[in-house]
Amino acid sequence: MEMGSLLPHAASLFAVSMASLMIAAVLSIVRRPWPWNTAAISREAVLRLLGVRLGDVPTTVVRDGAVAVDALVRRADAFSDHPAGGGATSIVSGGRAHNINTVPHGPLWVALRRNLTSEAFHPQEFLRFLPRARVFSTFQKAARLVYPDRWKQLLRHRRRQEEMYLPLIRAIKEQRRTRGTPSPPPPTTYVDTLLYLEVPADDGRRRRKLSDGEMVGLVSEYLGAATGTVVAQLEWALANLVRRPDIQTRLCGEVEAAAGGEPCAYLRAVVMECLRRHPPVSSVQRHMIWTLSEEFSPERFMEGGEGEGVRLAIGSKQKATTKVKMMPFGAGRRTCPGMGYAILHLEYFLANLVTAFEWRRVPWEEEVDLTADYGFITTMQHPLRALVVPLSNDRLTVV
Ligand code: HEM
Repeated sequence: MEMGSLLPHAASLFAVSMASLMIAAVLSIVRRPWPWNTAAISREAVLRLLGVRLGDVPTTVVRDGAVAVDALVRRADAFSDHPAGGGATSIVSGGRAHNINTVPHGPLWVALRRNLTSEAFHPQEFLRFLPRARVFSTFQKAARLVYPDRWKQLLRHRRRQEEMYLPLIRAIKEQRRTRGTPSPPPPTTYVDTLLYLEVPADDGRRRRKLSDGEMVGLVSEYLGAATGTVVAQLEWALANLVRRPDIQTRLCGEVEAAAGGEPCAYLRAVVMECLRRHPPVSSVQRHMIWTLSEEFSPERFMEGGEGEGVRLAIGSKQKATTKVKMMPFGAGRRTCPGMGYAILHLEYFLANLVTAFEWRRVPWEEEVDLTADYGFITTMQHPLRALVVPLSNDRLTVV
């Protein structure tokens, strides 16, 4: 597009933005909270009328598996940055604008990511709030005027993270200082690794320690990414087992028979099917290709099924193949570093839960509802309620 044709457009956008800024400013001063908080006239509707969508980031959806893999793996130089986390992230990562998930691909990302993967291996409310904080991604000052309550909520979340994690981080720091650990110490906790980590300084030449505020953000990211996703996925798996006692019986039988430690193909197939059918990170801006069937059928991942041999890890050295059908953990450089850890936990917990209990539908309730709640992590809109029967005796519990 030529500059000439852009200018009038830019000028009118500027005028609209100025107008909306003024309206927002006046409204926030004159009447708080926002006066049009009704279903009919929402602030989103008013802003849409003015042609403004705060936090809106242009999105391209790629549905073709080969194209997605080509972009993420072979053209990784162009596609290794996640969309800027913007307002929310800079608040929760101690004013430095980035956690591992949002930092642009470069030396700081390498240092933080390598530390997580090589050195270490609930805040649910905050995870649920995150999508709403996207309005602060662009025009943050304007967004703060338009959404003052949301902004306050974001600051409250950050303060709460500091209250929860800072005393623990400082206690570990103090312990290391007074007890005199060898340097570098044997890695024990993620906080330990962060205390000793040195990341590139802003000048790109020197190295620096992380600030306390940054550590609070990273610990929070770790807990959120590691527990929220796995717990959500387990709940989806159990919900499907309640609906399909045949799958549950086969799974339990396989795990019991494999008490000697043999690999459990069906257990892996159940986990894979759950990741296909209910990927917990649905909003990831590069991810799910294979959404063919609504039916929960682990058999598709067994020998002879259409999912046999489907891989989850798609490294830079592997070729794009027709077997790349789903990427619940993303792909390319920014692929989830916790994938192995997550699969291990999912299989471990699921194997134990189905051999210790039978999971049944609560007889006086409707069939388990699989409607999803697409927040930052995709959870069940109606949390699972099941009749849990210990397999060793016949006590019943509703959970
Ligand atoms: C079922 C469990 C999990 C799922 C489905 C999942 C999914 C994802 C996805 C889709 C991404 C974005 C990848 C991309 O953009 O290409 C991601 C990133 C990330 N995940 Fe996970 N994850 C899970 C568990 C975990 C665990 C257990 C940890 C920590 C131990 C973790 C830590 C992270 C981190 C730090 C990132 C950001 C990586 C980066 O930007 O370099 N995740 N995850």
